[in-house]
Amino acid sequence: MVNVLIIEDDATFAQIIEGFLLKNGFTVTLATSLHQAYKIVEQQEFDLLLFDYRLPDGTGIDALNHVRQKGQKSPVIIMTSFNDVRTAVKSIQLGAIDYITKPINPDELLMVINNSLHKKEDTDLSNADFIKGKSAVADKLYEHINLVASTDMSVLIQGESGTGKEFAAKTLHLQSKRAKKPFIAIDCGALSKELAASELFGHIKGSFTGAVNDKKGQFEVANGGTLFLDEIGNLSYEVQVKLLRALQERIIQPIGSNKQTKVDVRIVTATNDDLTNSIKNGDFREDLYHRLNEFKIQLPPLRERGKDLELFINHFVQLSNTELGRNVQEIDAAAKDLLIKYDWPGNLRELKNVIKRMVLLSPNSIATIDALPEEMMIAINALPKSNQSDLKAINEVNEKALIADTLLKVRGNKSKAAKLLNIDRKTLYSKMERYGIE
Ligand SMILES: Nc1ncnc2c1ncn2[C@@H]1O[C@H](COP(=O)(O)OP(=O)(O)OP(=O)(O)O)[C@@H](O)[C@H]1O
Repeated sequence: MVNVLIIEDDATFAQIIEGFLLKNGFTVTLATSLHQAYKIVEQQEFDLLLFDYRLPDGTGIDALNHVRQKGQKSPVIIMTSFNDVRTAVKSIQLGAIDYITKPINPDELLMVINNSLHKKEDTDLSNADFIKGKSAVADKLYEHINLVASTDMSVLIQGESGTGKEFAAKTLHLQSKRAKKPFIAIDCGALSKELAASELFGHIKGSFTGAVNDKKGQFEVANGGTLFLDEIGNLSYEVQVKLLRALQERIIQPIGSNKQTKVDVRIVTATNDDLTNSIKNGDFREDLYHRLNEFKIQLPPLRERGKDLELFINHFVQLSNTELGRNVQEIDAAAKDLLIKYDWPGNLRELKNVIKRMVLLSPNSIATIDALPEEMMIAINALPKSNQSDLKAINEVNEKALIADTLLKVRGNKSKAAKLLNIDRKTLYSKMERYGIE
């Protein structure tokens, strides 16, 4: 039976979720504060952790850090209000598996929980669930992946959370001469300092408390193939030193062992952060950075992928139809407009979640705006205010909204829209492509 820990300070809401999960065959433990939860996790392991973001004595992210430091690797889901969605996105960088926005729809919660519990298997599947996109940025991206795949260069993939860095890494592996050997992905954000070295390089029995058996490190497991290290910026300084040595000498030494093992592994890393800042602050070694960054691939945020947004929407609708046994064939104009205007801070991951929720809530063949989180509309209206000091961002948001509204007004007649907007048609086309407006 799946054992879930919920930290939620709203007692009524906590009991509602508890009741719902019990009814669906889960075992549930409730805590109303971090303090209480920390005592519980000292004594018990859970298969799944469901944390509210705002708690009386801290945040769900504090709880996430705490359990990771304790070496618990179980999936963590953060529950948050839509206003905190950017923070929730951050929690994914820190090792949460997913987030869900309040008000919580019980079926959606069940879906997110089941996905989280089965995520490992999902990511091991082939790339059939993925599409590349057709925008100019997508073309450039895959051209770069193609070029570098056949080499043995270390590749650093940079991009906001949820832009598809792991998918890009896997594509690179599948196009390389290592394709038939393992592709091992490690989320460095989910590893405590202590566990990271043992996870990467292995350990021998008794080398530290908790090392009850010998353990092979992922470097050895990935031998001949590709090791993908996600959220590389989270590795501690000591592990960075060990990693640099492994890369330079192609030799690893498990913790507590004198034996050195030769390994042949291609390293692909990913980060959301600008590592040059971490280097300046002394948190990331510059020599390691250069060693990892023999070739950089930049993944564009979804809001800059132009027409790809619609391709991804259709793709995720079809995937969700299959997964949830639904038959959504159309998205009505208002819902589509909202999907296109929203700025997707959580990128493809957020889009995939929102579409899945939309499909879940749409029993008919047409999905309407009611199936989208109400807060998306609020977020759109609040966008310029939330970026009040970023003039460029404010201008872009206003420009996108104005173009979309004008096109709506003139029923898509681009000559008329260009005239009203006082720009030429070519400029209008390039702006539409940039903002993903059809
Ligand atoms: N090209 C794609 N086609 C379809 N789905 C995609 C594509 N790229 C990413 N996704 C989906 O988007 C989600 C996020 O992708 P992924 O985990 O690769 O992003 P990421 O940039 O590595 O995220 P993070 O920064 O949080 O590690 C996943 O659910 C994945 O299935």
